[in-house]
Amino acid sequence: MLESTVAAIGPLDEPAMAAARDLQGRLTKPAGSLGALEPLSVRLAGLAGSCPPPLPEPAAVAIFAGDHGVHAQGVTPWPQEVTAQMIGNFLAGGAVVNAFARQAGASVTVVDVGVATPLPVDPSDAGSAADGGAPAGDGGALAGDGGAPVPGGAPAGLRLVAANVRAGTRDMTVTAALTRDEARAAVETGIRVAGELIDAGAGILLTGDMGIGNTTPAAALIAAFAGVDPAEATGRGTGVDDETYRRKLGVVRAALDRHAPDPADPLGVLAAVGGLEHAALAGLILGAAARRVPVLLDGVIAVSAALAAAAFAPDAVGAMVAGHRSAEPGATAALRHLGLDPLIDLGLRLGEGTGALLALPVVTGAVRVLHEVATFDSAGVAEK
Ligand SMILES: Cc1cc2ncn([C@H]3O[C@H](COP(=O)(O)O)[C@@H](O)[C@H]3O)c2cc1C
Ligand SMILES: O=C(O)c1cccnc1
Repeated sequence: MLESTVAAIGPLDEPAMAAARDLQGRLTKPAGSLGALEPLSVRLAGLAGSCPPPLPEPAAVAIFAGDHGVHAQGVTPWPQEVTAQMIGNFLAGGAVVNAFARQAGASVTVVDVGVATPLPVDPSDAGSAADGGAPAGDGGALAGDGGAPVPGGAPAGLRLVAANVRAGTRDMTVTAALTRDEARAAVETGIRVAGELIDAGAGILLTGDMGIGNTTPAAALIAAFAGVDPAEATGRGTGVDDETYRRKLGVVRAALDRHAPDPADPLGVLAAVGGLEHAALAGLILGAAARRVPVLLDGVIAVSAALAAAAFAPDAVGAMVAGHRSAEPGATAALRHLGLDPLIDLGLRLGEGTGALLALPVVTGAVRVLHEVATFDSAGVAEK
């Protein structure tokens, strides 16, 4: 499935991009006056192979959750159980991502791809990645129908997918975090989730993550793929103190020294120093790119996964939109390597998909202009 997905990813469609550039030049506004929205609209036309491209609606957030053996090295002050507890919070509609998703009208699919502690929800309520479930709100296993919490289930627009590959990664300072087979299973889970969301009608996918400790493997992935020093890729995550930061940087260096991951072998890099949610996010991005649907990237975990996706398939970058610039320094290093400019920069450092959701109206606006704005000709407005 990974190989066929990678093989299906191709370059942007040049005639559609030329048509979008031409249309941008005829709309009733000075050329270039919409700044970054103009090249974005052109790229989305190239991705869809049509001008105008479809409006990126409805939007679906996929939050991949996993735990990390490297948590044992003291790289974060938060207990590992918070990963599972936050899944409960997501499914009750109480997290920041839920508030922003309600505002944006986006569905939220939570995927347990590798949580280590018991989930505070009945797993028998959960949809499986294979059950073909729609984004919740359209009949997902945990969907209600009115936006309010429903007894025994989750609020509308919410779904849990049970796809646990293993109960957290191994400690990457001791051994490889994952076997190649485990990394592949996580990537293919992401591909499958992308396919299900798109089959159910999603016009854009947004990346989300939950995993206490996951900024540490994100830093290692960014150093490995972007070829930067660990000090440039490692940040303070949830807000660690100086002593924890020094230890975290040492952990990232030790893992990279131990495994010497080869950036030309993305599955090997994900297995050595990645996380299950990072691998699944790489799969989600590849799955979206193969279906020529845009994928709106969130913060540092998302862009570390995007580097893996680009290493599998360089043309996958054409489907990526960088939602925001995370405060984590590694995010900036990764975006530079990908050649992507983030749409917004608000100093966010949360993850979950929050930055991507805030950027969504910018993406929709960029496309809506091509659908709705009059040309100088049609509106009878004189040109300069
Ligand atoms: C309550 C809470 C909610 C979160 N939502 C996202 N994260 C974010 O912080 C974690 C990564 O930071 P570090 O590597 O420093 O542990 C991830 O779970 C990420 O999704 C959260 C973290 C916490 C504590
Ligand atoms: O950029 C992010 O997504 C991020 C930053 C800090 C902690 N968790 C996530």
